[in-house]
Amino acid sequence: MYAVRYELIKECKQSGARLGRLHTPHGIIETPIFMPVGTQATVKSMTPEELKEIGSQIILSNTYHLYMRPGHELIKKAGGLHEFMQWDKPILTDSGGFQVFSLGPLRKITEEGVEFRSHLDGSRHTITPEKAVEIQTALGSDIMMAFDECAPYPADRDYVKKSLERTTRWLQRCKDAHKNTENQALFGIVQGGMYKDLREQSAREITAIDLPGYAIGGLSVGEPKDIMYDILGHTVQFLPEDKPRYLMGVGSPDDLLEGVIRGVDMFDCVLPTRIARNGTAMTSQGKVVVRNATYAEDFSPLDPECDCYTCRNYTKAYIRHLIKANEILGARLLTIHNLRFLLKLMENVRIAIHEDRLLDFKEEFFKKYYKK
Ligand SMILES: Nc1cc(N)c2c(=O)[nH][nH]c(=O)c2c1
Ligand SMILES: [Zn+2]
Repeated sequence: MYAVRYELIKECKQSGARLGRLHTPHGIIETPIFMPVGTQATVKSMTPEELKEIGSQIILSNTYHLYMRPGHELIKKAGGLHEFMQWDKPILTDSGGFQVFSLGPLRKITEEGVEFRSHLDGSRHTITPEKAVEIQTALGSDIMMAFDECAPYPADRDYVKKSLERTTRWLQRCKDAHKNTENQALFGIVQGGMYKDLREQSAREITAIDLPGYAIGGLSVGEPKDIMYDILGHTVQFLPEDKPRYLMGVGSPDDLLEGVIRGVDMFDCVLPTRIARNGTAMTSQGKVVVRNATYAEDFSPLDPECDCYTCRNYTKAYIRHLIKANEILGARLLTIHNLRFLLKLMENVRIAIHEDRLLDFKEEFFKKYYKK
């Protein structure tokens, strides 16, 4: 009996999309779902109550960052991540591999794991599959991700093949080290770069290890969108239908829709919160760079079609002023809106799947958002 169980509710007649429910120790998640990213045990500037108000069902936190600061032992002493950050719904933690690999020259990969220097104080550390499981067990997330290597893009075929095979060996070590299977689910991660045959090899190897869910890693790493969609569509066909599929690091509106259409159930991305802090909003009329002078005297709501706190109370002119003045409230108001925009998009996607009109919905959305 796994800690997380996927219930397939309906398959869309127009596409490969699915409606599902993910049963977790901290509640049921309606899928397809977007997960706000809370890197350091907080979705930047948002309280748990605000996250719930905009419809967040699950959030993501980063193992590497929490291991570095404040440390997993401290969070364990606090009663685990849910208690520490006062979030009582599901949490997914990534394994830290991706962050460590993005440290570039500061890290060394061996069969054992990855040696690296802390981005905070330069101290030396080694994360192994066993360590990644130990840290995530201490954090107490509902879903923990296996320790993997996300091959860079571009990467030569031989490197990608060796890397995916090591990721498979690391997954087995994660599974062997994972004892708390009743309360925490371990998801495997499929790699294979942009090589279809290696994607098939990785998917077959990873799914041969029986787990409650599987992720597609190694995408959204700088490759052109058409390659990402092509590789994604190819990879999904080798994933089991009765388990959730999680596409890591994806979160622009077009990528979310293209991912759902190809059968993806879960997504996460820092995009909405990151561009919010830089003064850009995702709206029903497309991107609005509210920091632009155009909006200096625009006393209309950010998005007339949005139901969020920001759009119900403030004007573009006020938000622009806050951003230009580098006022914290500016980042907060745009974060509230951007997250609500994506969470509302996924609510509408679930309705469209239920009504077998997802492709029609996508066409309408693209016309308004991308003007195409
Ligand atoms: N785009 C991506 C974002 C991510 N957070 C990850 C990850 O955490 N692990 N592995 C991955 O391949 C990966 C890819
Ligand atoms: Zn809004």
